[in-house]
Parts: sequence; structure tokens; C-alpha cells
Amino acid sequence: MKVYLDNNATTIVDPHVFAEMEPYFVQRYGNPNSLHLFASETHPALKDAMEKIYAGIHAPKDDSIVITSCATESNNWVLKSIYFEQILTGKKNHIIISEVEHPSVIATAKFIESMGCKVTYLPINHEGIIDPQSVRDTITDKTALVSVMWANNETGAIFPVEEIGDICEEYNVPFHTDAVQAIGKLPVDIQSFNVDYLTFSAHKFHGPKGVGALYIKKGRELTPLLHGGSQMGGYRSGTLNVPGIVGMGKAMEQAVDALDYEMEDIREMRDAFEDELLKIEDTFVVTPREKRTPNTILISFRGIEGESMLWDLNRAGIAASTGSACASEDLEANSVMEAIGAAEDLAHTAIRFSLSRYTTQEELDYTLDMVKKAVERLRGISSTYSYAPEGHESGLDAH
Ligand SMILES: Cc1ncc(COP(=O)(O)O)c(CN[C@@H](CS)C(=O)O)c1O
Repeated sequence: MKVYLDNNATTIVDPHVFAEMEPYFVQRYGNPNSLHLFASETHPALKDAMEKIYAGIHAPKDDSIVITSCATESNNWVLKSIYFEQILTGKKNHIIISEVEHPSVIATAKFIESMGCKVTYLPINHEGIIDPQSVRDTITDKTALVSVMWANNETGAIFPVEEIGDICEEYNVPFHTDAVQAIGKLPVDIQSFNVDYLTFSAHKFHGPKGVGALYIKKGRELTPLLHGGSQMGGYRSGTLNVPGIVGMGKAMEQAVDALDYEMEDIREMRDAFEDELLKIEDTFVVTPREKRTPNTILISFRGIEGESMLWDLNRAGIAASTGSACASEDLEANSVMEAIGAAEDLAHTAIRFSLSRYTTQEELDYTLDMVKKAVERLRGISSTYSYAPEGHESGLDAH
């Protein structure tokens, strides 16, 4: 049996999405910017796809949504443009991000920090969530940008973007949120709160890889990262990825249609699965489930190196992760567990399970069975593990 439970890393392309994309690879394959029939026959699909993407986040037509190659590009673009326009010119000298942003935000922040920008890394609390007060405590009249993700990719923790948006509006500081883990999991309505830039990526909600987007509120300009043929209104040059844009549009439409199922049925399956996992001795979950996206579990199995657990699960045909895929190559502790101050013997034991609308109860039942077998095997061969629930100084309450 093969079970895929790493949907926060990437998702399967919905068959309806693939069907919508296929003609733009092999029939209507013209370059949209050419002056002939092969080009113009792509235009209706591009228009329709963009309308679906705008509708998916409730973006007014006057605002901009620029298609990029991925969320990493979109995140880089925001921070580097702000650096170019605000920090390099001396107008401002500071940005604020959370300490658990995706590497595409953190690494870019460290890059511009190395070039003289002051960066505040907001701490997360014991539940893995940002306190909006920490934004108010650190924002100044020299702050050029606040960038805080909507939902964390490792824990699923939902951050208070509405409150943070209000604080940014009060200080007239642009607010960027990386919404990659929110689209398709939570209602996203950019008119319901103050946000200036918003990042998302199609392969996180059953669209194709290689297609991302950046929402830009009217009046908040950005210096282009890519110059050339002036596509996307001059914001981002490069021949349009027609099948990718068509795919993102269909995936967005499907994600909105499936949102109730995601938020109710998937949440119910996730909660029941998590309840069973927490019956295993010495297991810990950081963020309360009601403060998480409906599909994500980050659970620690004390005494078991995350990679060892993954290996056993992989042999059983089960795909999970120790945190974000970007960090899975190294044997470092889970960055979120470290940020909340988890004890060393916990920080390396986190496993992320992330469900999707394609996850079945049978798959979860099989996974639970395999997890129990892996825990028994790995703790059995451990030279250091002994179950001691009373008085163990872990910084997390044993379940
Ligand atoms: C919050 C967030 N922001 C940006 C990205 C990057 O998306 P790309 O379209 O792949 O560039 C991701 C992708 N997180 C994957 C791969 S590292 C994970 O396993 O958690 C993300 O979760």
C-alpha cells in the first residue's frame, strides 16, 4: 500500500486540472505575445484562468496578481524589491519577519541583512504562534516591510494576519504574507483585512509545480525582479506559462469548491488520526489543533530520531516528513521545535503528516498501524530511551 501524507510539500495535480492544461501543451501551444492565430487562441483561457485566480482570493480587478515560477520567487521578489526601493535608498533601514518563515523568506532576509538592512525576527510562543504585540513592539518609522506567513508549513499554526495587518495599516508599513499554506485550507479574502502583498503556489493546492503568484495591492508598486519582454504588465518578463496559468486557475476554482470538505471532513479525519497517535506513550503536539490548518499534524515521538521514523514509514510505503521538504536533507532539529525551546531529545523527533482531499480513512488506519510498529521497533533498539512521563523536563506537556 502507498500512502501520501506529505501534502504540505506538494500535492497531486487534480485530474480535472490536468485535463484543462493538456491542450495548451499539444494543441494551443502558441506564445500569447505573438501576433498570429496560434497566439490569440490561448487568450480566452488565460483570461478565464486569471479571473478564477482573482476570484479565489477575492482580489479586486484594480489590484495586480503576477504569475511567477513559484512561491520562492514571489517571496524573494517582495523582499529584494523593498530592499532596492527603501533600504538601498536610505528611506528606511528595517524589516520585520517571523523566526519560522519559510526558508525563501528567512534566507532572503539574511541576504539583505548582509547588505545592511536591519532585520527583526519575531519569536513564536509556546504554541508556535506569533503574538501581534511583538509586531507593535518592534515596528518603527524606519520599518520598510512586515512579512509574516499566514500559516506555518511545519506545524500548520495559523498566524494572526488580520491583527498584524491592522498594526501595519496604523503605521503605514507594507504587509506581506506568505499564504502558501492557507490557500485551499482556509478562506482567503484579501478584502477582509489589510494586506499589501500575498504569495501563493499552485502545487500546494493540486495545481502544477512551477507556477506561483504574487498579489500586489493597487498603489504598492514593486521593482521587477526579471526584466525583458515586459509580460505581466512589465512586472515580470518571460514567456507566459500558459498551461501552468490555466492549471493554477482551475486548481484555485477547485480549491474554493472543496474548502468546506477540507475544513470539516479533512479536519475531522486529521483530529481522529491525531487522537490515536497521541495514545502512543511519550508523544507531543505543539500547536493546539483549533489554531492549525485542518490538514496538518507535527507530532514528536520522544526517543525516536525523525529520520529513523521516516525510514520505517517509507519502507511501509508511507510518505511523511520531519518538517519542510527544504530542510529534510539535513539531520538538523526541526526549526519550529527549536524555536519553541523544545528539549534536544524532542527537537529531533518531530514528524509532519499533512493530509489532502485525496486522503482516505483506510490510508490513515494503515499509517497508524505502521507508526505503532515503528515506535515499538525503534524504541526497542534505542540505547537511550526509557519511558518516564513523570517529571520529565521537556518544556511540553506529555499526552
Ligand atoms: C509557507 C511556504 N512558503 C513557500 C514555500 C515554497 O514554495 P515553492 O512553490 O516550492 O517555491 C513553501 C513550500 N514548503 C514545502 C517545501 S519546502 C514544505 O515541505 O513545507 C511553503 O510551505
